[in-house]
Amino acid sequence: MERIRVGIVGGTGYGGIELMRLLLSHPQAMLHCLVSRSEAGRRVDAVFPHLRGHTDLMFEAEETADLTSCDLVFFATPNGVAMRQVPVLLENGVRVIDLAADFRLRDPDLWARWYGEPHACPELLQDVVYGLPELNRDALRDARLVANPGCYPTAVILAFLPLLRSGAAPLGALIADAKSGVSGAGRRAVVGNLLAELSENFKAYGVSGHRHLPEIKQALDAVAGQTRELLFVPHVVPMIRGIHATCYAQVAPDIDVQALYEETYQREPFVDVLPQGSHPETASVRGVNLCRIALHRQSESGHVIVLSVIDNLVKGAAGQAVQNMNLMFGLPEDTGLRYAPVVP
Ligand SMILES: NC(=O)C1=CN([C@@H]2O[C@H](COP(=O)(O)OP(=O)(O)OC[C@H]3O[C@@H](n4cnc5c(N)ncnc54)[C@H](OP(=O)(O)O)[C@@H]3O)[C@@H](O)[C@H]2O)C=CC1
Ligand SMILES: CC(=O)N[C@@H](CCC(=O)OP(=O)(O)O)C(=O)O
Repeated sequence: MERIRVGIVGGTGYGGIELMRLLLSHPQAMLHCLVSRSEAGRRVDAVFPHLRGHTDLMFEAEETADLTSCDLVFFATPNGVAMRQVPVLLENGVRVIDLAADFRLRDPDLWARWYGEPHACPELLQDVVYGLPELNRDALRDARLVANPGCYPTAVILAFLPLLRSGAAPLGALIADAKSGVSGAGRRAVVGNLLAELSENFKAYGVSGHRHLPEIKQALDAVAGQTRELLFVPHVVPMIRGIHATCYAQVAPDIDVQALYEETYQREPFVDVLPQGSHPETASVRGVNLCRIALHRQSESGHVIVLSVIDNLVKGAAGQAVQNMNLMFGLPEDTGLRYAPVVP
């Protein structure tokens, strides 16, 4: 099989940098075209010296980049960029994975409400496949346009999926209390993300409503076949990578949730259900495409507490995007994604 010719738009951001890291050592992919407005004309390894010896490519400007000669283009751009460029690529037979949120919500009115502008190509929204392989593996194989999930949604949906799919969480609200490292906010300069502002500090944000709430709800309601109340509160913590989601649901006391999760995820290459009562750490998934999950029960009340950790840049973004690429191009799903975590 010929290597997949890959383009990346937004190669200078954290998602794009992580995509380059993974794709440069992928045995079946070939980086072909890297777009950046700020670094156009410069060698990739001059901008990112950690990639010296791995690539001779240059960043190219949007106007000159030949994206239509790619087999697949990843968008790792801010929300609202991909939706303006994707229709032309699809018309030219190029498949697309968008790491941003442009194609994640099926309802264009909901998108406009949360993202503050009308959707540029609402006619495409029904054909999009939401790129969570644990939910949509079969549909991903034929997908032309994949909406890669948000980082928090990946951690939270995987935490609740077995309960909702089996109907085991019949009562009350689902609660997701999530913490993210600051790389989740991207690489652009923001005062609130400076070392002096963030270190020795800890805060919630988006408590009245974060844009990942409708995304998580859309997926979980579809699995449950009904609308469920969901409370989601994100926090930013002084670390670089990682998401830790502590998720709560009320479950009938007689259900063996450990067995349920082990059975649901037993064939999933990138979800690891730990022994009951474990405490997964974000460091244990640093740099790898993996969600580790652990279950707890504190009493006979029926509440179950699900702990879910991912690396926001890998299973929460670039790694999941490569997993989706593998499925779309008929490769073994774990091609180029079998690494041990970086610890410490
Ligand atoms: N960081 C994370 O953990 C995750 C991020 N995501 C999503 O992935 C996307 C990328 O995130 P991240 O890499 O963190 O973001 P960054 O801010 O780090 O990078 C954004 C990239 O987009 C380019 N860019 C900025 N504005 C435009 C524009 N108007 N048109 C074209 N390119 C533009 C920038 O490069 P240049 O200016 O050189 O063109 C840069 O390479 C976002 O939508 C984000 O929400 C999803 C899951 C997790
Ligand atoms: C810590 C932090 O700021 N995290 C980001 C997550 C961004 C992200 O990945 O979300 P989208 O892909 O949906 O834009 C935030 O809450 O905005």
